[in-house]
Amino acid sequence: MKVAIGGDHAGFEYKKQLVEFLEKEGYEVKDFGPDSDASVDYPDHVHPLAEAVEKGEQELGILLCGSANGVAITANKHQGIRAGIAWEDELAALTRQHNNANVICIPARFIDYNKAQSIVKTFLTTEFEGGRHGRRVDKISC
Ligand SMILES: O=C(CO)[C@H](O)[C@H](O)[C@H](O)COP(=O)(O)O
Repeated sequence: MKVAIGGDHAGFEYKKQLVEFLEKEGYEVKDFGPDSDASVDYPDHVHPLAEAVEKGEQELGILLCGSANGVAITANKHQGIRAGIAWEDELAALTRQHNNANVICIPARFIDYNKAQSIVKTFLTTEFEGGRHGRRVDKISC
């Protein structure tokens, strides 16, 4: 599976560790930056990632910033993106099962790395349930 990852400086350390983890797990990872923990503007890294996921170049996306809010708000500006926020595994599972989320946004300043890794693994291995949820997801796009 092709996975995109990105965010801002507040998520950089976790992103670095997650790239190593995901590649060891056999995922093909594209890193949309940043490439250091120097302060950056998250939209500069979120928009290219969202476009790649929207085009199908990457199957799912992972975004990390301090609170997850900025990257989620930015990613969801893209019609083909359904970006959920998760700080617990169950929230990551539910946004796949019920929302068919194709991007997960993680609040790096509010959870430890092990939790972030577990959230990512849950997100990547959980399927959309369809059914009534499919009807609802179809109504999201204006
Ligand atoms: O959600 C965010 C942006 O709205 C993130 O939390 C950013 O990581 C955060 O705003 C960065 O703040 P900083 O003081 O510039 O590190």
